Amino acid sequence: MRPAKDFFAPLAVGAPAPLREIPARPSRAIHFFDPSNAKMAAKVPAMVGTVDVLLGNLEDAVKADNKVAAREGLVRIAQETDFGPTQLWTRINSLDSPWALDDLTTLVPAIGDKLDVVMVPKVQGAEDIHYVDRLLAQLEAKAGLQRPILVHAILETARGVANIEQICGASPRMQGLSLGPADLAADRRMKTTRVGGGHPGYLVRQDPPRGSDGTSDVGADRSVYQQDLWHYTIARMVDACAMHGIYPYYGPFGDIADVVACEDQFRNAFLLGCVGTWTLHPKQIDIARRVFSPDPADVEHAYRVRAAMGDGTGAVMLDGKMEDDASLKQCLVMVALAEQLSAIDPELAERYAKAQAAAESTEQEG
Ligand SMILES: CC(=O)SCCNC(=O)CCNC(=O)[C@H](O)C(C)(C)COP(=O)(O)OP(=O)(O)OC[C@H]1O[C@@H](n2cnc3c(N)ncnc32)[C@H](O)[C@@H]1OP(=O)(O)O
Ligand SMILES: CC(=O)C(=O)O
Ligand SMILES: [Mg+2]
Repeated sequence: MRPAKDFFAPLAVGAPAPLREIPARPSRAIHFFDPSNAKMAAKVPAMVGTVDVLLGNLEDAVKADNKVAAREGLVRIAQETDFGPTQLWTRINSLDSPWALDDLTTLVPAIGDKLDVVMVPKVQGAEDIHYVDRLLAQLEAKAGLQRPILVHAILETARGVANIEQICGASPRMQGLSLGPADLAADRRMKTTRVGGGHPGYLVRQDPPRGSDGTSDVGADRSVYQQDLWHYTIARMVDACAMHGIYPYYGPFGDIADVVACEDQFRNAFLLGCVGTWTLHPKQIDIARRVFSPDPADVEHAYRVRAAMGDGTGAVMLDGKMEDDASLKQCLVMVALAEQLSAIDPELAERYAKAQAAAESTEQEG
């Protein structure tokens, strides 16, 4: 185990110093593209500014025969594109594949200055992060990079879920976690064949009505409530990430046509504490941007509570509800997110500024 005094020391001579704090950069939509798919790749430059993160995927969904073309395509796209405020991430191949080493030894020297985050799939434990951490430091030192590349782990094995806290705390490079519902379902032997989302069989049924003789009428019509298969895992991710000061994300929603259920799944993740999601198809981008940006009405309420709470202590009544130090903290989370998003999104900036003005005028009237 690395002693605390060495935790922030670079792992190779000449590598950039690790960050002390992971920046809260907006990353509502992490948009996946296959750099070996010419049609998809051609769309990337025009997508700059429309998503918070563009991610060149090298792993699953890229055919084995195209692995080298995808890696080289990503290098070319990164070198030719000005990403402006949009982050560039990649998902490398899994560490037990024959491609992962070449992914890192090719990408870091060629485009390490443009790569913000390396997403590592199928992370099983801290040992996987330690391997990538040291290798990145060596490659960064060799390439003379000035800032460290961050690491994001996909949670897609039962062992990874069991080791979640150790994974999050394995390196100061750790930026966040995403849910990998397809591989995770397979590894756990869950019986869903879907890529994320719910399942109609995973439900809770209303109790049967009772007859006058006290017996239950189990044949009566009863409401059923579909439950979220991913609630447990996402909740664990949120806690582990919050504990380590890093960021949790929902992952893929494979039913591209079902934009309604996609929005529901994204919103559940947002409400539980995730900061963003993956988008696999252009159809999902607007959904992700909308869901992971707080509603202006919630932002207005948050500003009102902040104004009403004065020095932040005590309790007040607002619209018939009690607000106190703790609910103020909830509101400050909302305000902080609105302010981060305002800095990169002029349309949201205008909506949130109106929300703040409305909150302040209500406060003055009150
Ligand atoms: C479990 C996991 O690991 S999830 C992560 C791995 N999976 C992925 O990354 C999948 C990424 N997405 C895709 O491969 C594709 O979107 C698919 C296969 C799901 C659907 O592709 P298509 O059948 O081509 O979709 P569709 O015909 O609706 O595409 C419409 C247009 O959007 C383009 N498009 C589709 N997906 C993307 C994308 N991710 N990025 C940019 N453009 C895209 C298509 O090229 C097409 O362009 P055109 O209008 O010029 O012809
Ligand atoms: C996201 C991913 O890789 C999975 O669901 O398996
Ligand atoms: Mg997977």
